[in-house]
Amino acid sequence: MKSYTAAAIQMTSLPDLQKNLSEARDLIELAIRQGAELIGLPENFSFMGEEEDKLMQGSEIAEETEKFLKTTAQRFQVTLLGGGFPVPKGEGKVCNTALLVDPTGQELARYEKVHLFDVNVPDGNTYCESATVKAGTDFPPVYNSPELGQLGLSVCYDVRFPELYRHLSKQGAEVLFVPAAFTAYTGKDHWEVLLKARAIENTCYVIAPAQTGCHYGRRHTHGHAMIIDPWGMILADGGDQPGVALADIEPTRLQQVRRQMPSLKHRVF
Ligand SMILES: O=C(O)CNC(=O)[C@H](CS)NC(=O)CCC(=O)C(=O)O
Repeated sequence: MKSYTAAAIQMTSLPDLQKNLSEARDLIELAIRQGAELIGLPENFSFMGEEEDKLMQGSEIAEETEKFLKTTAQRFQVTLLGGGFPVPKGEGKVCNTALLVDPTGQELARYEKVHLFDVNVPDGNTYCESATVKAGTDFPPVYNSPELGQLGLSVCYDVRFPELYRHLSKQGAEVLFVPAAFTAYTGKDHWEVLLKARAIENTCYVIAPAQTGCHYGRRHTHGHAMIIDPWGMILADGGDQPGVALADIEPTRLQQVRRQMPSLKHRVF
């Protein structure tokens, strides 16, 4: 693993596939110009809209999004994570899928979100992700990149389930991806704390691309795409506007923190 710059992209995705993909391309280009070699896009980056529309356009979204990730990674010679898009799975449902591709456009790793957000948020919004999404059944993968380190995947609501990240760190993860579309209401109190906890308890970098602002109707997301170091320090915070949070990922810092705080070695369970 070498030192390199990573980027967590922040977007306000809309119920408009082509518009979102073009916005994502612009933000990727912005990150590339600042030297990013590993770039993460948030959950729902290619489509954020009503559940029925997501289902109806499911196969188009899946096809176009996958093609976009592969051609864009190739065009900019970058490793790219698409942080959650619908892939039809039959029976009228999709899997909320994250996809990691390399600079040649090859698929490196794929993960289907296992924890579905079925929650009545106290602000009056009701979420029932399981109405349209089929839960994945497998732990997320850790992709071992000789250059970028061991990259573990997850999606959004997963961040509340520490056992998933413990699994990733047991598999050797050094960098944890948490692409998200956190609600504005839960995000203000929980987002930063949860991300810091996952970084600290696993002594891993956390790269958390995010959705921000108002997408449609009453859907408001929290923003604050961020990159956190293995000591739990915030290296970059994307605020509440679309943009890019950039930070350096340094193997020497990772090793230093793991020497200073060898908690992974002291695991009992
Ligand atoms: O809101 C939307 O339209 C898009 N959001 C999503 O697709 C997903 C599933 S509904 N959101 C989350 O998992 C939020 C988790 C969260 O906010 C928490 O854990 O507090």
